Amino acid sequence: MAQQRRGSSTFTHENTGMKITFLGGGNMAAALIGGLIERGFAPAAVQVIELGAALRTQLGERFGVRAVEAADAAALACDVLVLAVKPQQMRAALAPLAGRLDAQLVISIAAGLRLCDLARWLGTPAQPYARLVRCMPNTPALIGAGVSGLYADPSVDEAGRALAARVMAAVGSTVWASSEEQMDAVTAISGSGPAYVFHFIEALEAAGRKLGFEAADARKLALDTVLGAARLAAGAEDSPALLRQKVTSPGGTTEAALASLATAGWHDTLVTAVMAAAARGRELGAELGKD
Ligand SMILES: NC(=O)C1=CN([C@@H]2O[C@H](COP(=O)(O)OP(=O)(O)OC[C@H]3O[C@@H](n4cnc5c(N)ncnc54)[C@H](OP(=O)(O)O)[C@@H]3O)[C@@H](O)[C@H]2O)C=CC1
Ligand SMILES: O=C(O)[C@@H]1CCC=N1
Repeated sequence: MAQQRRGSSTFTHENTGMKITFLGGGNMAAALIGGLIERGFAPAAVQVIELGAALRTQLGERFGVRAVEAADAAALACDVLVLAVKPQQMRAALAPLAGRLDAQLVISIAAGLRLCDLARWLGTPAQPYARLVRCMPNTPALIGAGVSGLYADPSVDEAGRALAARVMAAVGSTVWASSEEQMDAVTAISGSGPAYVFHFIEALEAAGRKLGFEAADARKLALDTVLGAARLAAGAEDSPALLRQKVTSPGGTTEAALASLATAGWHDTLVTAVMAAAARGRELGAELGKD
C-alpha cells in the first residue's frame, strides 16, 4: 500500500473549479461534506441527492449546500460524484443514473460493493461505466482527521486517481490499496475502526464510573487518555508495543490490567473481530453483486 501525508491546503471551488455531488446525504456524506467545507471547499460547489426531506433541509441549513430529492441535470453537472448510500440501497439508487454519466469521476464509499458491479449498474448493458474509484473513508473525516483507502479501476487515468486522492486528502490521510480485495481489509480496519475505539472509550469510561468518578470526569479521563496515547504513538519513533512496555512497570498496576486482558483473550478477540468485518465486506460484495 502506498501512503500519502495528510493534506491541509486551502481547497476551494474558486481555486479548483471542481463541483462535487453526493448521492446519499447520511452520516458519512455529512462527515465528508463537513470536512471539505471546513477545509475551504465552497458550499456552492457541493450538491446532495438525498431521499429524506428532513435530511435535505438539515444539510442545506448546516452546510449551505444544494440538496435535491432526485438526480436532476444540475446535480449531475459535476466533476466528482460520490456514491454514499448504503450498499443495500446502491443498485436502486443508481438505476435513475444509468447511462446518464459522461466524464464524471465516480467515487464509491460503499462497503463491499465491487467496481465491476458498480460499473454495470451505472452504465448500459453495452457499455459499463468504468471511471470509478472505490474509497473507504471514516467518520473522523468530519474534523479533517480521517484516513481513507482508495482503489481505482485500472482504466482510470492518472488525473482521475489524483482527483480522487485530492478529495479524500482534504479530510485526512490516504492509502492506496494494491488490489481491490484490500478494500475489504481497509473497511474492517479503518472504516469500521472508529467504532472499536469508541467502544474502548465507553468501557474505560464505565470503569471510571465504577471506580467512583462522576460521569463528566470519567469521560474526560477516558477520552484524554485515548487522545494522548494516540498522539504519542503517532509522533513516536517507538512502536506501540514498546510504548506499552514503557507504561508497564514490573509488578505494577498496568501489568495487572494487561494480565487480565490476556486471560480474556482481548488481543485475539479484536483481531478476530476485524477479520469478521472484512469477511462481511466480501460477503456484501458477493451477495449484492450476484446478478
Ligand atoms: N458510517 C460510516 O462510518 C461509514 C460508512 N461508509 C459507507 O458509506 C455509505 C453510507 O453510509 P452512512 O452514511 O452510514 O448511511 P446513511 O444511511 O446514514 O446514509 C445514506 C443516506 O442515503 C439515503 N438514500 C437511500 N437511497 C437513496 C437514493 N436512492 N437516493 C438518494 N438518497 C438515498 C438514505 O435515506 P434513508 O435513510 O431514507 O434510506 C440515507 O439518508 C455506506 O455505503 C457505507 O458502507 C463508509 C465509511 C464509513
Ligand atoms: O458498518 C459499515 O458497514 C460501514 C462501513 C465502514 C463503517 N461503517
